[in-house]
Amino acid sequence: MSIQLDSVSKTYHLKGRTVEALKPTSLTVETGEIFGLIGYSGAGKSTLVRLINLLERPSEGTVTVGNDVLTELSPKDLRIRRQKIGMIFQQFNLIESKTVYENIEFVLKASKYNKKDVPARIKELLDLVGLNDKSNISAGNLSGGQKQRIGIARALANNPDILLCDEATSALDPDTTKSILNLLKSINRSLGITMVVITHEMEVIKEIADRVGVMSAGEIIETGETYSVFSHPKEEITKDFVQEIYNFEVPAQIKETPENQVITIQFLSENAEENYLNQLYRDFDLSISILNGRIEYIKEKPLGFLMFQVSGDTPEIDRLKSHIDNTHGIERVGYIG
Ligand SMILES: Nc1ncnc2c1ncn2[C@@H]1O[C@H](COP(=O)(O)OP(=O)(O)OP(=O)(O)O)[C@@H](O)[C@H]1O
Repeated sequence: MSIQLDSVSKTYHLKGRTVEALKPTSLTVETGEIFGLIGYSGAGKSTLVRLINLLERPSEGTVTVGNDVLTELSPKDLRIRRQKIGMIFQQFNLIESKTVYENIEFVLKASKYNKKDVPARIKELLDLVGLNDKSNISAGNLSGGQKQRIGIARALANNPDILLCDEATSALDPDTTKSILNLLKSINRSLGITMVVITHEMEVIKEIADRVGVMSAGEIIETGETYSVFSHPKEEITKDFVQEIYNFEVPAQIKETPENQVITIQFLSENAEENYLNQLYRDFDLSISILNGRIEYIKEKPLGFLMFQVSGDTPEIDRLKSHIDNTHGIERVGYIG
């Protein structure tokens, strides 16, 4: 189901001052899409995601999910509609003293799920998140990754058509993060659930998001297909996020001069670097030494960066640069390093 925000904004009024947490924002998330929202702390991500299910009411604008204009529903209708919008949180929001079974049962009871179908539904959900052997264990005794699996099972209990994920992996180690993201991806594929994933980590975006929006100071400043935002970031903040992933720095010992330059290039296809470098060694009368290189898979599509130092005559370096600029699938980038 699609999500549509039309000129939605949120202003908080605190003692004597106002905070514009979200400036007027319009956004459409398509049915079945995983939309990632990234931004630094305070950018307005949580505010935006909480406006989608009206956990926060917008100061202005309308929120539409499928054919329902949520901002126009009565409190009762909204309560019912919300059962079809699942949400998972950084801190899992489980009742720690209750068992896994009871935690899921709680959600089903609250939505008045047919009583006799509850045990089968809980089994189905535990199978889906891979924890059917943990039914009688207290939630407090689970690992972080297991807790989030139960958080996901709870969020899916009422067959939602939308799942909102608020920093869902931020409390988890990298391996557990990967396994939770894989679970979310497979749920997205198998159930066709539309997802909005908010995070401050580009690692999460690159694994899971079909499209990404970059937030800063209460605005979405850049959006696009995840691969194209990674390969051609426009805004400085977006470039910083990409740089964070590749983590390249020019070594302090290198003093750049016209005869000694550092060049960073990106490859838009797989395994191209080795051949390309051989070609550069062969065709240019320059000394070339590699400083850093890395390939990342952005939504399973490779994007490689290579940083190298070239030394020699300036005209020859210029010839090399123009050769790079005329090679398909390879680009010089200025913001890495
Ligand atoms: N209930 C509230 N009352 C007043 N100000 C708020 C409230 N909630 C959020 N804000 C303010 O709105 C701005 C955006 O906050 P928000 O939590 O949406 O950002 P965020 O990008 O999710 O950051 P974080 O990852 O740190 O939660 C911040 O300046 C924050 O202080």
